[in-house]
Amino acid sequence: MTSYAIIVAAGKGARAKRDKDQVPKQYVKVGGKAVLSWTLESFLTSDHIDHIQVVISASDDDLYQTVLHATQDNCHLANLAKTKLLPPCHGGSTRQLSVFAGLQALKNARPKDEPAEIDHVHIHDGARPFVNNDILQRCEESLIRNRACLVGMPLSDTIKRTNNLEEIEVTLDRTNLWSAQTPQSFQLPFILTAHEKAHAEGISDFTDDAAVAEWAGATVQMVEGSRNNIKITTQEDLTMAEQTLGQFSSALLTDIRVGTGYDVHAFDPGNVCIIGGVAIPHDKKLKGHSDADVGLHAITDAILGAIADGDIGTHFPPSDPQWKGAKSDIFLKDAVRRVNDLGGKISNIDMTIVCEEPKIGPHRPAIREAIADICSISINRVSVKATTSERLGFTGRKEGVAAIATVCIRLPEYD
Ligand SMILES: Nc1ccn([C@@H]2O[C@H](COP(=O)(O)OP(=O)(O)OP(=O)(O)O)[C@@H](O)[C@H]2O)c(=O)n1
Ligand SMILES: C[C@](O)(CO)[C@H](O)COP(=O)(O)O
Repeated sequence: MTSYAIIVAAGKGARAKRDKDQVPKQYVKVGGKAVLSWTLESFLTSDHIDHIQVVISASDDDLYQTVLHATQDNCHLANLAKTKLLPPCHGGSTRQLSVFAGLQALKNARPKDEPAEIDHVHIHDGARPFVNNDILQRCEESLIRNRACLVGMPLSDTIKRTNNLEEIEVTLDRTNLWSAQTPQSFQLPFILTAHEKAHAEGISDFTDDAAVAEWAGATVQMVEGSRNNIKITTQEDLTMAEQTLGQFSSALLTDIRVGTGYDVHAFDPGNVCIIGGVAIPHDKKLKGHSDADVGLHAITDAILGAIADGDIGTHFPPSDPQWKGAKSDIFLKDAVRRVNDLGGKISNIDMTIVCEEPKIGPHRPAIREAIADICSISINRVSVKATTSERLGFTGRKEGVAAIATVCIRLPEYD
């Protein structure tokens, strides 16, 4: 089964424009990044999405390139984009026509020899930057039982209907009333056929895909969304998004922290050493409870040190059998998550590996890339150095490998 996403971003954003020269809302920067970049990032990093089709306006090709460039700044996102992101396609004059264009592009892009029946598609507004992996997971779970679902929220305000003079005609019963959000998720062949049928009949003004599915006769299941999953529609929404996402803006990260980490692992008979996330062929291995990646352990401890949150053993006790043979990127990712939870960012990592063997130099680019990828930072923020200890001490006697790391982290000023 392959899960596709279509992100529609071909609208003009007229209701959000302050003046006619302002870029469409999906390209307005909030919290230092375009609205569409935040949306795209949620889909790139979601483990529920395999491929992403973005639908843009033909007049926004250059603006979309700036979104792609921003993705390239982050090694982790750049790698995800390489495997997940399909070339963009051009949308139409209504949202429905843009989704139709996205579905046609997917139809052409997906492998013809694989059955489409089992594929899923999540259709999402580029202008909804607060979507997250939990919401996508709920959609995926719903598609196990349903061919069509959409996220939404039960209405919580009292609902009035007015006449054209904005005078109340009636107070409606809000029981069973929901506001529709996106993603709206479907078994791919079903929604493809439904959109093709609507298109063939000249209908182009359904405001969402659930309406297309209802029109085609499907039962559409409601899935719980989130009050935060708003669509940026007006200037006020952009201001609110800036307030929420702006807290991640680097300008506010003025609390500079530094941490150091040090680790040692001894050699055992073997044929590969894992160092800095890279498997280095050698006639020995490093001995340890996990994969004994001395480099990632030193960096993990440096990060935990900078945020004063214990050390690797506090969070992953070597006495716990579940970490036996574990890949050390789990530990490092957890430390990075702790930084993110504090609203912080890693500025740079500098690691030195001390050993007579194996030779680190040839593997240095791969190690830098692996660390940047695990930490979701640009490779030019990662330095890896190596030295021997001039045949002195345990590293000099080729008994093992040591690593020392220094990390600088910026946190929001909070005390
Ligand atoms: N022809 C269109 C119209 C809308 N959309 C996308 O559909 C989503 C939701 O639409 P909406 O909020 O109505 O966006 P706009 O049409 O851009 O807004 P407005 O009506 O204010 O111009 C947005 O991500 C928008 O870019 C699209 O891809 N193609
Ligand atoms: C699809 C949608 O986001 C569901 O709420 C919405 O209908 C699209 O935006 P529009 O303002 O209705 O065009």
